[in-house]
Amino acid sequence: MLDINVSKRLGNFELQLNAQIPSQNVTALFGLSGSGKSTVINLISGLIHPDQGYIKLNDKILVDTKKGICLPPNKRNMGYVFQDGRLFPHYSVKGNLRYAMQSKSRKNAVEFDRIVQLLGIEHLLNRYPISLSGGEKQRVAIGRALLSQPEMLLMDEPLSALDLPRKQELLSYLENLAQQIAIPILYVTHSVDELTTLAEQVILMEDGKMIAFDKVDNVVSSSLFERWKG
Ligand SMILES: Nc1ncnc2c1ncn2[C@@H]1O[C@H](COP(=O)(O)OP(=O)(O)OP(=O)(O)O)[C@@H](O)[C@H]1O
Repeated sequence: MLDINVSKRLGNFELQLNAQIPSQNVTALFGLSGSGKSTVINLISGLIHPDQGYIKLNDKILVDTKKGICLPPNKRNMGYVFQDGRLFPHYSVKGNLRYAMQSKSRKNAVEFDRIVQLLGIEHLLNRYPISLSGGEKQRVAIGRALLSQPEMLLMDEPLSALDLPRKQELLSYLENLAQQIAIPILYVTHSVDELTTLAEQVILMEDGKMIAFDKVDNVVSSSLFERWKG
């Protein structure tokens, strides 16, 4: 579980968030542009620091302003997937995946094979990123994030650069993935379709505040969601 209780001022914008993100299922971060979703991701990953508060991942304190603790991003053990795959162009798919594996787990062929199979990328291992479709690149990027053995997965609009058929294809991989791994997954999206297909619960943001944190069905059927209904 990720336990976050922070405040952060950026110019005129003030973010306040108090939430517990479970280790099962996908938690979506949803809200209008400028509501603070990227700020939340940046606070959790350690790219920015809260003015006040704490973030704990399971038993580990990532940040605690009162205790003067603030782990750098590389000590937080987070896996990221961004809009664009951001693969290393000069490495093959296999090279990209192996790069992510810590030296102690390099010999862990079972884990490598399991994730490659889960994401359906066996046939791509010897190819280079330039020859992959957008959906294939994203599957490799997800595989790379998972092979770093993260304690949490941050996914920032991972499907937004894809066309509809590729989105649908990757959504089914992600659904499968969410059932197979037991770490908190925080998933930023603007898509109601992705929200209802993938996420179990949703944090609804507005002007830097969490205005709802509940099961997706409850939030989608509430009056707070009116503006997203056609
Ligand atoms: N360094 C900064 N200085 C001043 N304001 C900032 C800074 N960083 C972010 N903001 C403001 O904070 C607000 C929230 O931004 P944020 O990127 O978190 O929103 P978002 O919900 O992720 O938006 P989008 O969906 O468009 O990506 C915005 O109004 C933004 O302009």
